[in-house]
Amino acid sequence: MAERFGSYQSEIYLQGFGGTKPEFSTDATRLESSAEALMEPGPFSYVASGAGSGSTVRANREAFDRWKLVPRMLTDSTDRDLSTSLLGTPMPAPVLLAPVGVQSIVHPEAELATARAAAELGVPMVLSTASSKTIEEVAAANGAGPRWFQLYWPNDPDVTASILSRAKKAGYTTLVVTLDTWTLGWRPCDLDQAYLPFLEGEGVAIPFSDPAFRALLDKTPEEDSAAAILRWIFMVTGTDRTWRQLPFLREHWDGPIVLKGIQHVDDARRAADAGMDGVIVSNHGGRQVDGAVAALDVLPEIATAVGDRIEVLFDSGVRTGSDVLKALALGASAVLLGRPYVYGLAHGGEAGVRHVLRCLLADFDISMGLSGNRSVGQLSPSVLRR
Ligand SMILES: Cc1cc2nc3c(=O)[nH]c(=O)nc-3n(C[C@H](O)[C@H](O)[C@H](O)COP(=O)(O)O)c2cc1C
Ligand SMILES: CCCCC(=O)C(=O)O
Repeated sequence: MAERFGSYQSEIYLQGFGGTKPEFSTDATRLESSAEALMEPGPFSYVASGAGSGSTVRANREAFDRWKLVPRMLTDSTDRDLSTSLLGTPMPAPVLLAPVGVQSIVHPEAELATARAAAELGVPMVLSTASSKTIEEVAAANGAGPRWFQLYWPNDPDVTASILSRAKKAGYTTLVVTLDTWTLGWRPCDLDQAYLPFLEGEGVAIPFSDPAFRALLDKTPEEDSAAAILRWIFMVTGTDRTWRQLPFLREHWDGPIVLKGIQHVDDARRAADAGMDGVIVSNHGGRQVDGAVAALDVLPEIATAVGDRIEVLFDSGVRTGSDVLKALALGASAVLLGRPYVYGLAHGGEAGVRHVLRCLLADFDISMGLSGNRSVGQLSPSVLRR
C-alpha cells in the first residue's frame, strides 16, 4: 500500500488529545495572514501581491470555486494510490514545488530549507534561476531528492550553456523554461515601496557563482555588485528569445524540457510541435498580466489539445487538496504549489515547508478517498460539476 499522507491528520488530532495544537495553521489562507504579521512589509507584499489590481490573483481562486466535486460512495477507496511518474521522475503524489526565487527574503536558510523538506517527502522541487543559493548548494541540501531546474533564459549563449551544464551536473533532471516573465509585471504594491529584491542583491547567487557570467564583467561581483546585478537583469530581460531559439536549449539539455507560462492553446500546440516534453499552464500566480484569464479556465482546452502528445502541468491558485483533485480532473498530470510553501518557510524554515506540504498531501489523500477515487489516473471531468 502506498504511503498514507492522510495520517498527518491523525497525528495532529492525537497531539491535540495530549493538549498540543499544531505549531502552524493547517489552512493556507490563515497561514498567509499569520505570515504577514511575521514578515517585513517589503518581502511580504513581494510574495503575496500580484500584477495591477490583483484581478488575476483573485480570478485564479474564483475559477477553482466554480468547479465542485461530486463524491461517490461505497467505492472501497481505502487502498488508494496517489503516486505517479512524470518525465521520468517518480513522485509520491502529483505535486511539485513551483520555482520561487529570492527565498532569502523570507528565511535565511532559503532554498536549502525548501530542498531538505522536499527531499524528505520525495516531492520534486523546481529550483529557480533567481534563487538565493547556488545550483550546487541546493543539490547538496536536496540530496537524493528529485529536482528540476527552472531557467530564466539569459540572452548570452555562453552563460546559458554554462548554467545548464552546472544544473545537469548537479543532478537536476528536467528543465523548466519560464516564458511569461521576460520583464516584471506592473506590481503596484512593490512599486509603492520601491522594493525589488534583486536591487538589494537577493536572488543572484547563480550568476554570481557562474564562471561564464563572471568572465563578462570588468569588475567581479565582489568588487562592484551593483554593476553585476544590473548586467544580470539586462541579460535575463528582453524579448529577443523566441520560438526560433528553442533548438539552442535542446542542444544544451539532454533531458526533458517543459515550457512554463503557457496560457493559449495555440502556444501549447506550438510547444508540442517544437518537440518540447511538456507545458506548465500558469499565469505566474497572477503576478504578470493583470486581467489575464484564470489559469484553471484554460487548462481543459490545452489538456484536450495536447495532453496526448506532451505532459500538461498546472499552477496558479492551488491551495487545498480539492484544488489538486480539480486540476487533475481537468487534465493536468501534476500541479505545482507556489506561495503556500513560501509562507511555511517564513513560519518555520524547513519544518514550516514540510508542514505545508504534509497538510496539502494529507488533504489531497483524504479528499481523494472521501470522494470515492482510488488513483490519480482514474480522475476525469466526470468527478466534477460546474
Ligand atoms: C515570490 C515568488 C517568486 C517567484 N519566482 C519565480 C521564479 O523565480 N521563477 C518562476 O518560474 N516562477 C516564479 N514564481 C511563480 C511560481 O513559480 C508559480 O508560477 C506561482 O507562484 C503559482 O501560483 P501560486 O502562488 O498561486 O501557487 C514566483 C512566485 C512567487 C510568489
Ligand atoms: C525575474 C523575476 C524573478 C522572480 C519572479 O518570478 C517573480 O517575482 O514573480
